[in-house]
Amino acid sequence: MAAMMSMQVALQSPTNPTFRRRDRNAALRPAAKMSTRIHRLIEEQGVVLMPGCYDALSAAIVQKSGFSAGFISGYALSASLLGKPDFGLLTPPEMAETARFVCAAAPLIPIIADADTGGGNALNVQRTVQDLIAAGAAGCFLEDQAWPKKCGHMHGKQIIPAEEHAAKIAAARHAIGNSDFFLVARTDARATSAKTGLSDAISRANLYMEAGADACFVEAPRDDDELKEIGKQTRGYRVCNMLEGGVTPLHTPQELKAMGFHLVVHPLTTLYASARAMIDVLKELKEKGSTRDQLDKLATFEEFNQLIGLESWFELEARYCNMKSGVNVVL
Ligand SMILES: C[C@](O)(C(=O)O)[C@H](CC(=O)O)C(=O)O
Ligand SMILES: [Mg+2]
Repeated sequence: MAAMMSMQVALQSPTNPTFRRRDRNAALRPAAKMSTRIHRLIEEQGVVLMPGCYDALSAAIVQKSGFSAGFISGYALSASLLGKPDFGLLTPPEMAETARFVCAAAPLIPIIADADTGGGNALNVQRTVQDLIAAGAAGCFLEDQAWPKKCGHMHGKQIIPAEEHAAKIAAARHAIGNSDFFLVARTDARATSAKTGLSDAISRANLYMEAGADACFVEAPRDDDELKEIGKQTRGYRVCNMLEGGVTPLHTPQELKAMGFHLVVHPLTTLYASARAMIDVLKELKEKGSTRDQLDKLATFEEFNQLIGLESWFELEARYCNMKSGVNVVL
């Protein structure tokens, strides 16, 4: 709390012309947090596993596979929508539009979206959050990298001052209001220094929690000792990112729960699994000119049509679209 108060004092300083107006001081006080679908899942399950959904189809598969929540990864969307790396090229409206398709395709499970840096300053953050709420997202990650950002497991990242990001978190909290929307504050400070990076990241995570986040996410811890330290030293709910090939060792949700984590995201598993399958099958197709010897590697026509609910569309067609003279509609 002391850190948050010192942030407010600094921002309220009469020598700081940007923050002279009284209503702006009030706006920096964290708004009340609401209980959300994600809070309820954490309370019910102890730890929630969220695979990445980079489009409507992958979201439908995640829901059908029995997962209770999903995550739209900025990395995966940048790759699937733009064919580009997670390098600050994806824009917030592109994420919000995808969130609309993804949430509609998996209506039974809450989906958290990656808001990256929120698209600019605190005002951009408010628009980004409102757009994601309108799209049906159940929450977002908001990180303290400088724009243009990079994937958390790449080198060359830069971060903004902690107070600036805390103000963005407070702005996001105000934009959320009474909506069912879970706010995750992410810090990329671990990568700034081998010596002090972890303690800086932990201080930032706690500051962002005081600013109004529902959970904190220290990105890219290097080993189990760091994971445990984060679990012990940060407040509130905690997110852990399981990136295959990243700098953090891979663990099960139960192992991470024992270390103090509540939300486990597998942002790239679906993306990498589909890329692997496409690479392998296309290689064979190119070499042999046919897929007849590798049908076991493909979803079948029936299986796939079932996956996307074809039968229910035939039923709707029979009900509404087979009218000859406008009289034989079956109701
Ligand atoms: C979680 C993340 O923000 C994402 O976009 O999926 C990424 C992906 C990853 O590398 O795990 C990140 O920046 O860490
Ligand atoms: Mg991301």
